[in-house]
Amino acid sequence: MTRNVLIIPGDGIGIEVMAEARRIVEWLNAHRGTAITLTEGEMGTEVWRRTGVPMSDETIEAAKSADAVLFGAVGGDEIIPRPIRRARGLLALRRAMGLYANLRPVKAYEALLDATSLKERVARGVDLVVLRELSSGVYFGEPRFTETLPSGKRRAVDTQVYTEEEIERIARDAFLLARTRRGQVASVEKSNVMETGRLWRDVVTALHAAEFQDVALRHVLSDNFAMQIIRDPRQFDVVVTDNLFGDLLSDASAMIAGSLGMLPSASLGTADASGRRPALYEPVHGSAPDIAGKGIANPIAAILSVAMMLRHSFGLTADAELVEKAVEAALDGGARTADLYVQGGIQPVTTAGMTKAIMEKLEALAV
Ligand SMILES: NC(=O)c1ccc[n+]([C@@H]2O[C@H](COP(=O)([O-])OP(=O)(O)OC[C@H]3O[C@@H](n4cnc5c(N)ncnc54)[C@H](O)[C@@H]3O)[C@@H](O)[C@H]2O)c1
Ligand SMILES: CC(C)[C@H](C(=O)O)[C@@H](O)C(=O)O
Ligand SMILES: [Mg+2]
Repeated sequence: MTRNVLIIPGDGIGIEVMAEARRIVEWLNAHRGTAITLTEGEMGTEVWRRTGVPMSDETIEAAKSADAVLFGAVGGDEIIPRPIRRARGLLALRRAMGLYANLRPVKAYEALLDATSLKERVARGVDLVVLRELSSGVYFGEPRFTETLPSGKRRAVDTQVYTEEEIERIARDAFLLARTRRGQVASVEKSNVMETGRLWRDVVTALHAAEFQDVALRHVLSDNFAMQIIRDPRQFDVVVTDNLFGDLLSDASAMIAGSLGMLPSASLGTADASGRRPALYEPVHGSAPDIAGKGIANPIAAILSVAMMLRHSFGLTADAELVEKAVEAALDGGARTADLYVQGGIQPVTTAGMTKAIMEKLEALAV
């Protein structure tokens, strides 16, 4: 059995961290028989310069037919004309693949408690998942436009739209996920102000009453949540929220782990008749133009995204755990990229150096 994975490095540090993800996959193929075939796909600014579009039809088709996609990051692509970028960028790929459920786990590693911006006693033991709705909301709502008014001043419009079906679909995933964890869901919206927030709360409440009373449900207004996640993040298990709030709140939560370079993600769609879910795995971070080309990006978010792929797309739980344990062991052993707080006197490792430390632990743990 071969597992076909399309790897799309993208731009900036996306290229750098995907090279490390590839090394991990190759190690797993050689030592664990994971039989993953990597085919490279292109997306990003360079592709646009060369071809006039940032992502070709072939790449979209290859992504749809692959067993999973590993994605680095795109960015710096703001120079690409907006209509082309919208039609052929990352959002278009998520839409084309039907990826509505974005899992963003946040974990406080014991070894990184000096890297988090929270107090150790607040961050210690945090283990939560932000489940972000990924295919609707203000990212895709119509109308969206910028117009020039008679006054000569411009006016811009974005539209937040959610249907009951979209809310129920992501809420069901949240409750099912909670059943495999600590049985708690926090649903985050702004129902005191927004129509979509009101509908969100109604639909989540009704689904909970009808099918998931064994799961503890809390509704948290998004502004309060932004405070609570910093005050006491351990109170959360599964956090389900919309596309925009999920984007913001997961980046903020990254500092519980110690760096945006630590957060992996899985984006999943609806299972087909054979049970296969369309899936794309990517670090939560972007192309980081401020550090691109320096060889200092943290590859852990990308490597943990490989672990998520092993678990969610291929059911290779033992291999996923092996990768996660190797990451933890490398951190325990003192490996730190520059984004993680480096204690006086300790030299940070490079991107490749972090992967080397992780691969040494893989070798040691696999025997
Ligand atoms: N999924 C994606 O492809 C994705 C996600 C977020 C942002 N972006 C794009 O990336 C570009 C840059 O955006 P930004 O700077 O606001 O966000 P960013 O996530 O690229 O970087 C934010 C900050 O975190 C740091 N950082 C991020 N990842 C890191 C890593 N692995 N190791 C060490 N440090 C890391 C960066 O150096 C930067 O200081 C923009 O064009 C944006 O649209 C793409
Ligand atoms: C690059 C951008 C479109 C993207 C998003 O907002 O979804 C990114 O921030 C993310 O979190 O994956
Ligand atoms: Mg984001």
